[in-house]
Amino acid sequence: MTGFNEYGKIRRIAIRPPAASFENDDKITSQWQALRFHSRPDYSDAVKEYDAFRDILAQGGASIIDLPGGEALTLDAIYTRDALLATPGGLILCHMGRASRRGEPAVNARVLEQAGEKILGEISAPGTMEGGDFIWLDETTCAVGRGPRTNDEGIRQLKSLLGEDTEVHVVPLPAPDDAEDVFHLMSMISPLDRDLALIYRPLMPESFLTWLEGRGIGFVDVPEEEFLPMGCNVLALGPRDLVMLDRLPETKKRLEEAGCRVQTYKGDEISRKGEGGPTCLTRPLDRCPSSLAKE
Ligand SMILES: NC(=O)NCCC[C@H](N)C(=O)O
Repeated sequence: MTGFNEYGKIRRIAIRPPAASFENDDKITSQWQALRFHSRPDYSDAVKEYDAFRDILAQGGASIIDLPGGEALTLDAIYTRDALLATPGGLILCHMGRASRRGEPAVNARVLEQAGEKILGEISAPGTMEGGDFIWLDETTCAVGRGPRTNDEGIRQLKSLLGEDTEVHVVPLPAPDDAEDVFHLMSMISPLDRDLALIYRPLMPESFLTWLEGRGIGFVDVPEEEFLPMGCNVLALGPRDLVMLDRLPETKKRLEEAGCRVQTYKGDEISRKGEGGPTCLTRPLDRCPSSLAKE
C-alpha cells in the first residue's frame, strides 16, 4: 500500500543526478544567470556532493529511480520534487509556474510510467502548480501554497483531481523579491513525523499555524539566521529520521532535542546556489503509510 504523507519511511524515490540535469560546465555557464542561481555551480564539485547525498538516500533502503536528461530540461531539473505530485490515484503532472521548467513534467512522467507508476492527470494552463507547494499531512489531508508558482486555477484543478474525500488546505504565500525567484510552501515548512513539523514561524500565516495545531502537530522553529541558508528545508527519510544541509547548527540541535536523527550533506553546488534543498532534490513516490510509519 502506498503511503501519502511526507514522513513514512521512503520506499521509492525519483531523483535526477547532475549528469542528467547540470550535464556539463558549458550548460551551467550558459544557464545559471538566467535561472537566477546565486552563483555558478561547479560541475565536478556538484557530482561529488550529489554522490554523497545519494548514498544517504540509498542507505535508508529506498529504491531509487534516476531520471534521464533531455533537450527540454534546464539546470533546475535537478529539483525533481516540483514537476509531479504523488497522489493515491497516481501522479499529477504539474504546469510549472516557472515557464523555463515546463519541459520537466512530461519527461519525468514518461519514465515513471514505464517504471510502473500510474498517471492520474495533469494541471494545465492557465493553471500553475509546482510540487514544492504541496504537502500531505496524512493520507486524506494536504496543504497547498498559493503564490508565485501555484495559482488559484491550478488549485481548482488539483481539488477536482483529488476528489471530495481529500481535504485541501490553501496557504497564502508571501511574494519573493523578484517574480522569477522561488518561494514554495516547503520553503517555510517541512513535515518530520505525523505530529511534528519544522517551520519558519515569521512567514507562516496564523490561519495555517492554527490549522496545523488543530491537527495535533507540534513545531520545531528555525532561527532567523538559519532561514536563508535553507534551514527550513529538511527531508524525512522516515519518521524523525532526517537529512538536512550542513552548517545549520542551531536548527540541527533543536531537531535532535525533539528526538530526531539528523544526517547532513554538503550542498553548496547542488542546493544553495540554485535554492533547492533536500526536499526539492527528491520526488518520493512511495512511503510507508503513516499509521505504520516505522515499518
Ligand atoms: N521545491 C523547491 O523548493 N524547489 C526549488 C526550486 C529551485 C529552482 N531554482 C527554481 O527556481 O525553480
